[in-house]
Amino acid sequence: MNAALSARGISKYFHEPETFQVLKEVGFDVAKGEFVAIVGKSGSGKSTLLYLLSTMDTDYQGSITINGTIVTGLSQNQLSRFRNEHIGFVFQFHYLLPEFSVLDNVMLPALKLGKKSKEQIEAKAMELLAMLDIKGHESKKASKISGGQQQRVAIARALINEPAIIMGDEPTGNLDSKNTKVVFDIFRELARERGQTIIAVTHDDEFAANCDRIIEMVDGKIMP
Ligand SMILES: Nc1ncnc2c1ncn2[C@@H]1O[C@H](COP(=O)(O)OP(=O)(O)OP(=O)(O)O)[C@@H](O)[C@H]1O
Repeated sequence: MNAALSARGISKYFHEPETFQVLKEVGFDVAKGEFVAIVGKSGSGKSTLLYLLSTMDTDYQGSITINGTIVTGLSQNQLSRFRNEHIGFVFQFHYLLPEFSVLDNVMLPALKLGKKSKEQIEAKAMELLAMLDIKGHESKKASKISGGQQQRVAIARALINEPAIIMGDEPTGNLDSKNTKVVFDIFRELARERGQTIIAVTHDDEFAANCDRIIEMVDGKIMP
């Protein structure tokens, strides 16, 4: 398999209030262009796993390879750059900068990466805003558009550096069913048409059922 992400023997412990193994030898591959849902009961370890996969938490045993790079063991500086270049994040709450314009919010990660000119970045941002049906709102403050629009802006921001992998932690958790479908369809198309890999933790059974594959977690393990 042409794996976009491989996790091998991932274990993690929390030590407060007492030592507790939250992830137990978790291992799986996700193929390039696959759209995967991670599901499981509250407390089964989904968010903890996603946090490791996204390289935000480095305190674990095992190894994670993303896009051919073994990210386990990289320094914080290396990880920060790797994330900005290869991983797009979409959370339940969008974390846009409310006082900044929609356009500035989308452009920011690309300006930070510094690989393209401001003009090129702006053109790319406008293309994404058009694709996500938010064109015409680009000059508004992020706080002045609807919740569904804000989530689409957050997706545009996640896509600006053309990440190979998009990770979502309850990406539709704050949306009504109409906007949930809009966001699902965007992910579906990104995976199918652009070969981007999507990994989303979700409590939404319908969302999960329509993904290419469901990874179910039970008590820190993946169901075979
Ligand atoms: N920082 C922490 N310190 C100690 N225990 C933690 C910490 N973070 C999470 N846990 C515990 O680890 C377990 C897994 O938590 P996690 O948030 O990964 O579950 P989840 O499956 O994402 O749950 P939910 O669906 O409710 O978001 C839970 O029992 C939780 O209480």
